[in-house]
Amino acid sequence: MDTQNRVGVVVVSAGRGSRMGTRESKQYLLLENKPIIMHTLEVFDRMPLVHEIVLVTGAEDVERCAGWIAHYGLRKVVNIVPGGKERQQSVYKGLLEISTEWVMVHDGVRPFIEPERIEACYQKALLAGAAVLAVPVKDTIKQVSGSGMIEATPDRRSLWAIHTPQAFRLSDLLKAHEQAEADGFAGTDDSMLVERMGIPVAVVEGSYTNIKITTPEDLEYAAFMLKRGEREG
Ligand SMILES: Nc1ccn([C@@H]2O[C@H](COP(=O)(O)OP(=O)(O)OP(=O)(O)O)[C@@H](O)[C@H]2O)c(=O)n1
Ligand SMILES: C[C@](O)(CO)[C@H](O)COP(=O)(O)O
Repeated sequence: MDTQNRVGVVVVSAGRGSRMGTRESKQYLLLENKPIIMHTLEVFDRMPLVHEIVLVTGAEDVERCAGWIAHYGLRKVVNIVPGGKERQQSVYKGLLEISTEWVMVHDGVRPFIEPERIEACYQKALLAGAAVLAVPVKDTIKQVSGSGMIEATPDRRSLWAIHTPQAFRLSDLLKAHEQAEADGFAGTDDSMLVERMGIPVAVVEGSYTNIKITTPEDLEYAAFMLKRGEREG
């Protein structure tokens, strides 16, 4: 596969993990004796599709991440950059270091992403212009007012929970981030920024196991998933 057909990846890992409630930021907690962020990076590092990885961390974590990357023998992390106050700013800082035409953005705390799903998301982006992984929601979703009353029940058949990775043409995503910043718009994912530029984004069905480790019960599930992987592995 030549360099032109390969993709750059921004892995964001500069959050505080406040919902996890641990002293250590959640992305550095150990699973099977290895920091969660290293589990995530390894998946991308091993894929021939991936040309380069930019890791975005807290400024105080750059050095220890560099140490782990060397320790675990990762070869594709070309830069480790300090992130911003919000996820959106962290992604933008990572994007500035990417050299490929296409880029994928992934949460450092989604270590169970499967290579086949990454590949499918990227291939769809090449065809459609942009693509995100997602799963159909399983629960009935209600829109609820500030006073706790149900206002609406959207048709579940059209509702998807959006995951990462998300794949874009680098120039589109940079423009979308710069426009959002200029407009003071804060999105909770990257596709929101691209959608508001009028760029269509395709949805690719992902896997329910691609959880974002967010709260303490997610850690128990993650430990179970790793054990299961070992047994099947
Ligand atoms: N300023 C930020 C905030 C978040 N992230 C990253 O974005 C991903 C998804 O965010 P989330 O799960 O919300 O992480 P936190 O912001 O750390 O969690 P919390 O909201 O509970 O503090 C994580 O990999 C996180 O490290 C980031 O790089 N920079
Ligand atoms: C990007 C994301 O993971 C898609 O589900 C999610 O929106 C991140 O949100 P968070 O509030 O930063 O966890």
